[in-house]
Amino acid sequence: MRSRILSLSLQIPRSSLPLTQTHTFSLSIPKTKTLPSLISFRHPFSHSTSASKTTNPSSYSSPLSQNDTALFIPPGIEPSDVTDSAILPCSNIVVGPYAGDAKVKEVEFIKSSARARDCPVDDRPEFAILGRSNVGKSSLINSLVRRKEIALTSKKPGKTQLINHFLVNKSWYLVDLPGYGFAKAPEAAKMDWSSFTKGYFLNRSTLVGVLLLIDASVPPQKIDLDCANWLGRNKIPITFVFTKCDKMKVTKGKRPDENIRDFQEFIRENYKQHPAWIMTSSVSGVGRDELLLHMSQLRNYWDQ
Ligand SMILES: Nc1nc2c(ncn2[C@@H]2O[C@H](COP(=O)(O)OP(=O)(O)OP(=O)(O)O)[C@@H](O)[C@H]2O)c(=O)[nH]1
Ligand SMILES: [Mg+2]
Repeated sequence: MRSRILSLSLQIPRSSLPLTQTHTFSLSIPKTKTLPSLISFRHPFSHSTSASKTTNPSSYSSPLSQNDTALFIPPGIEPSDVTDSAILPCSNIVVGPYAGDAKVKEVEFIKSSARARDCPVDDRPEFAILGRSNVGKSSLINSLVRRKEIALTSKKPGKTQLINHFLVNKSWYLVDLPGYGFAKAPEAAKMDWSSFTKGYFLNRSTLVGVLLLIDASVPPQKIDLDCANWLGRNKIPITFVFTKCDKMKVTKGKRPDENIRDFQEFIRENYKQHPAWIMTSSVSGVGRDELLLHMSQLRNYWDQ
C-alpha cells in the first residue's frame, strides 16, 4: 500500500492576508476530490526546541524563535525520541528511519508534456517542483542532480512552459513545472492552471509530494499562500523549499531569514501542524543534501 506523508491539517484560510499581492492566483478549487485514498499517519506536532539554532550554518539565523519551532516528524519516530542531531540544519525536518540512500548517481531527461495526460505512464514515485515564475524551480533541479542545465533556466520569468520529467537513479522522478503568477507572460507562456491542477495534481497517483518553492529574497506573497492553501485543501503533501537564501546582501527590504520568519507566521495561522520547510540556495548548494535526504524518507515511506 502506497502512502503519502501528509504534513497538513489545514484550518480555514483567512480571507484577507496583509501580504504583498502581486498577482491573482487562478487555481480553481475542484468540487470533488479525485485523489486516491491516502493514509494519514500521525501528524507532526508542535515541539519546542533550540536545535535549529545550534545546527544552523553560521551565515543564517533561525527563521523561527526558540519557542515556536514546529518540527516535521516523519513516521517511525516518536516525538519523545527526537534528538537535536536528527533535525536537518536550516529546516524543521526530523530525519526518521525511512531516510535512506540520497545520492544522485544518474539523471535522465525523459520527456516534456503539454498536458497531464501526456505525462509518462509509470508507477515510479515523483516529486513536483512548483512555485512562482523565476523562483528557481529549474535551478533547484540542476542543483539537486548536479547538472548545469539539464533543466533550462533563465533570468526572464516564463522559461519553463511544459511539464518536464527527469528520471533519477532509474527509480524516481523530479518534475519541473511552469511557474505561476507571471501576469506579463506572452500568451504562449501562460498556462491554463485550472485544467493543469485538475489534470496533474489531482490525478497523478504517483505524486509523493510537492516541493513548493518560496523566494526567500522577497517578502511573503499572497499568491504563494493561496497556492499552499489550495494544495492543503486537496490533501497534497507540501514541503516548503525556500530558495535564494544566499542573497544575504540586501540594500532595502529584509534578509531571507527575516522573510522566511514572516512567511512562517502566515503559515502558522492557517495550519494546525507546520509542514516541512527547508532553506536552500542553488548558488551555494546550501540545503541540497538535506533536501535529498528528506525526499528519500518521503519516497521510501510512500514505496513501502
Ligand atoms: N542568487 C540566486 N539566484 C537563483 C537561485 N535559484 C535561481 N536563481 C536565479 O533565478 C533565475 C530564475 O531561475 P529559474 O531556475 O529559471 O526559475 P524558474 O522558477 O524555473 O522559472 P520559470 O521556469 O520561468 O518558472 C535565474 O536567473 C537563476 O540563476 C538561487 O538559489 N540563488
Ligand atoms: Mg523553470
